[in-house]
Amino acid sequence: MTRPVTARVPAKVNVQLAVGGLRPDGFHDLANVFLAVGLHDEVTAAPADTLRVTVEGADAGQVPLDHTNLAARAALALAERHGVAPGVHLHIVKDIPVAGGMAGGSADAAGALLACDALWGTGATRAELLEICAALGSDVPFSLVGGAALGRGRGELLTPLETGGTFHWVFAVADGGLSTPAVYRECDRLREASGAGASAADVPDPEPSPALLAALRTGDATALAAAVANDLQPAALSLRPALAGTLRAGADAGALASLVSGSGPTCAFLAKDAEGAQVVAGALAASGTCRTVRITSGPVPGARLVDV
Ligand SMILES: C[C@@](CO)(OP(=O)(O)O)[C@H](O)COP(=O)(O)OP(=O)(O)OC[C@H]1O[C@@H](n2ccc(N)nc2=O)[C@H](O)[C@@H]1O
Ligand SMILES: Nc1ncnc2c1ncn2[C@@H]1O[C@H](COP(=O)(O)OP(=O)(O)O)[C@@H](O)[C@H]1O
Repeated sequence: MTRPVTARVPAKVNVQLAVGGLRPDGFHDLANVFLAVGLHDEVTAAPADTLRVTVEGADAGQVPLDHTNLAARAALALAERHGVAPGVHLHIVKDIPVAGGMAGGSADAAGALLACDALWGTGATRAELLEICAALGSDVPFSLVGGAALGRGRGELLTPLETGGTFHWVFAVADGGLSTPAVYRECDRLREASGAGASAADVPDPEPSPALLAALRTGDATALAAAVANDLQPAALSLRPALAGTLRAGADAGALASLVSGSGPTCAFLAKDAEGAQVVAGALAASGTCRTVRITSGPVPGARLVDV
């Protein structure tokens, strides 16, 4: 194909993130319940002689443009597997906060894979795409799949979940990001410091909450709010104590649940309905405890090619 191809890919929030002990390979086993939400990045793949990445959007300056960019790594992985030259200009329109615990880099990787597959006519199967995604990062398969899903292993082994309705969310975006490996390390440090230990032998196997899965299935926001949990939240708060003020501001404004999104520092607030989300967003914006406030809902579909 010689025409540019664009993929649209959603952000995620982890409604449950149960973290097991540290594995010998440096990862943690998870019970990671993902929900795709309606903040999107767009990745456009256009023919070019060499691999080049450009980024636009408010956080563009924080995104690497070299071959460490996850979208570039995805294009290289697909090209290598299919023996094609990785000539492509990847342009990312970034709306997902960078290093915010919303899987923006993973979204760009999944989008680049879909867009390059169409541009180059490599015809990769869904299973092949999922395999490349898992090699790129634990969260990347979910960016491709979207909706709601349980991630086991390090988060890459997905089982789609049924959802019975739309959940309304407010996201409070912080100034600056948090490093995912640093947050996992802090989680281990806190577990060691508490005397409980941080290895796989010390920490119970992470399991999804039956009440949470039932709340997703029935679309019951109040029940979901009672069941959300993030084992990385104490670590994110330890590294960024100011997030406690953000969580409090959303809770005081009537959010059904207030939690750190994944490794943070974005904070996620579950509202009763669209009107409730407006109220929570207004209060957060006025609170001065975050940089930007976004209102959205989920589940939404995963990475898709779009006509632009
Ligand atoms: C925490 C989560 C929750 O969904 O996402 P974010 O909130 O950062 O977006 C994920 O587990 C992040 O997944 P992802 O960002 O793809 O991580 P990866 O590139 O696979 O791994 C980066 C590093 O995070 C740590 N890591 C990641 C996944 C995992 N199950 N255990 C880990 O200990 C390891 O130190 C690893 O080297
Ligand atoms: N396409 C990309 N978009 C954003 N960050 C990227 C990308 N490629 C590589 N990165 C790097 O990955 C880090 C984590 O970014 P991101 O995926 O947005 O956050 P998180 O892992 O918290 O969801 C960033 O600090 C950045 O250096």
